[in-house]
Amino acid sequence: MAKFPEIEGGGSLMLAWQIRNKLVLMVGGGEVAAGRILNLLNSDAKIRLISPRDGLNDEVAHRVEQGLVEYIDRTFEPSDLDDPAIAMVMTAIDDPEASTMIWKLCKEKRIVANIADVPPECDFYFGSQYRDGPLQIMVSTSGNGPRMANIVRRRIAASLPPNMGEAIKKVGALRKKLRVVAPGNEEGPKRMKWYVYPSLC
Ligand SMILES: C[C@@]1(CC(=O)O)c2cc3[nH]c(cc4nc(cc5[nH]c(cc(n2)[C@H]1CCC(=O)O)[C@@](C)(CC(=O)O)[C@@H]5CCC(=O)O)C(CC(=O)O)=C4CCC(=O)O)c(CCC(=O)O)c3CC(=O)O
Ligand SMILES: NC(=O)C1=CN([C@@H]2O[C@H](COP(=O)(O)OP(=O)(O)OC[C@H]3O[C@@H](n4cnc5c(N)ncnc54)[C@H](O)[C@@H]3O)[C@@H](O)[C@H]2O)C=CC1
Repeated sequence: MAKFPEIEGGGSLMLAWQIRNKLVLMVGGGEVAAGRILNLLNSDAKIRLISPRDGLNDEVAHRVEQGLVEYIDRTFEPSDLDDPAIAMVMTAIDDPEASTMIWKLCKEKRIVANIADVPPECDFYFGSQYRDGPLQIMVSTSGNGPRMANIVRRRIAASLPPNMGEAIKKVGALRKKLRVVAPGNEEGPKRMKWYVYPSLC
């Protein structure tokens, strides 16, 4: 066995992005946008949606009605990117020319962006996701086969024991309590020893 892990380039960097309370500009309000908006709301992001009202999907319209999304009823304008609070841009529009223009503007302004359907114009990809409370699993094929990602994700989800999310919530509560008892950064090793995980495997 090699002493250190073998390098296998060509992958994606898998992260759990903390987008909470940060502003995300969503351009387009169709079916794909509905999925993006759901992911963003589940991550407690602030959303500004730009899309003409007549193209809004029912789910997106419902989010707007509920006041969960700041809504601007028109097509995209370059000045929409001028707000320095914008942390991320996502487009899901049926207009490839506008998509490419938005991508180029985002790169000029160094804003991370995902242009749905155009992998070379994405700083990050979505994946097939499973959620159970604090437990999130995302399967990526790095753009090779989104439908395969869906199949793998469903298989993984089916193999999990029930109540995993609940169990993880309890571990989280326990770890919080231990941080109160031994709050210092230097007390990390002590805290680590205290954790007794139930045998799950
Ligand atoms: C690169 C990426 C960009 C991004 O992040 O936007 C991208 C790109 C493209 N998708 C295309 C097509 C389809 N995408 C889906 C579905 C999903 N696509 C998702 C992610 C991603 N798709 C990112 C890579 C993810 C990875 O690592 O694999 C999922 C996982 C998550 C999500 O979108 O939320 C979600 C499944 C969620 C779930 O079910 O769990 C279906 C199936 C369906 O609709 O049921 C089809 C039709 C069938 C087919 O073509 O396979 C096309 C071709 C368009 C064309 O040919 O015109 C491109 C462009 C290209 O590949 O060039
Ligand atoms: N996961 C992925 O990567 C997938 C990507 N797609 C692609 O995503 C794109 C969007 O798909 P859908 O949501 O199904 O389309 P859709 O037709 O349902 O929605 C498009 C939306 O964009 C809005 N729009 C169009 N031009 C605009 C502009 N200049 N400014 C603001 N809003 C604008 C429309 O009013 C509408 O709300 C398509 O290019 C599609 O091929 C589709 C399936 C999966």
